[in-house]
Amino acid sequence: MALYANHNNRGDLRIHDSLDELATDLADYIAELSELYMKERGVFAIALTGGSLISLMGYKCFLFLYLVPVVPSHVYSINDSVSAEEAANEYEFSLRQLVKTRTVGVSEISDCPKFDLILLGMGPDGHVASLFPNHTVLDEKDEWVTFITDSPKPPPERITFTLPVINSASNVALVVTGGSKAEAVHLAIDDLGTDCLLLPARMVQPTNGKLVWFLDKPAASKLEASQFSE
Ligand SMILES: O=C1O[C@H](COP(=O)(O)O)[C@@H](O)[C@H](O)[C@H]1O
Repeated sequence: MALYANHNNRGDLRIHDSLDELATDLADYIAELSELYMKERGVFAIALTGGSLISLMGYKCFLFLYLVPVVPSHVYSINDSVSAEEAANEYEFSLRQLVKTRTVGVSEISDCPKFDLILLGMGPDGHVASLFPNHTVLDEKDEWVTFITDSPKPPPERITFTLPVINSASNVALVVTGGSKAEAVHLAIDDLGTDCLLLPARMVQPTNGKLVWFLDKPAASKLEASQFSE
């Protein structure tokens, strides 16, 4: 059975007994948001990162994707046949076209794209997307999509959404599983003073949006959660 809680200002927590239960809940969550935004805007703009998130979503989410009309030309993947810099420029160009046509919304307080949902994973070091701890990429305020060539985790060359884009989304879901990430989950969520404020996962704070954590029990095992309701 899942535990649901709201943890201070760090968003909603959904803690699951099994990966299967988590994947079902995630699929339902995506389906609900999709229905909502299709009604409201006639379009649902979702961005997802790589890593274990994709396999975790597995057939449950992909079954859902088969049921909704996703036109292949509306799927924007990273061009990995060019340099990271070129790929980031290309991706940002495409994103700017999508914002112009309001396929992707626009933030009320900046010119940033406002995705209906951004799905993120997290590494054991607390990185999200390709925003790594102590990396200058965390300071990027002007670009929407940028690149790095010195990733501490292979591959060294990557492109990534910047924090302003992530934090402009209407909904951000952080999907984190496994005991190797428990410490980073604790640092990203619990109240620990100023020490962990620069952890990338902790810097995910949607300005006008909602943050939801999808965790399994091992990932949540170091949380100082006092009040969870079933
Ligand atoms: O490098 C990355 O790693 C994180 C975590 O990956 P996982 O396989 O441990 O889930 C991923 O969320 C991120 O998108 C990717 O850039």
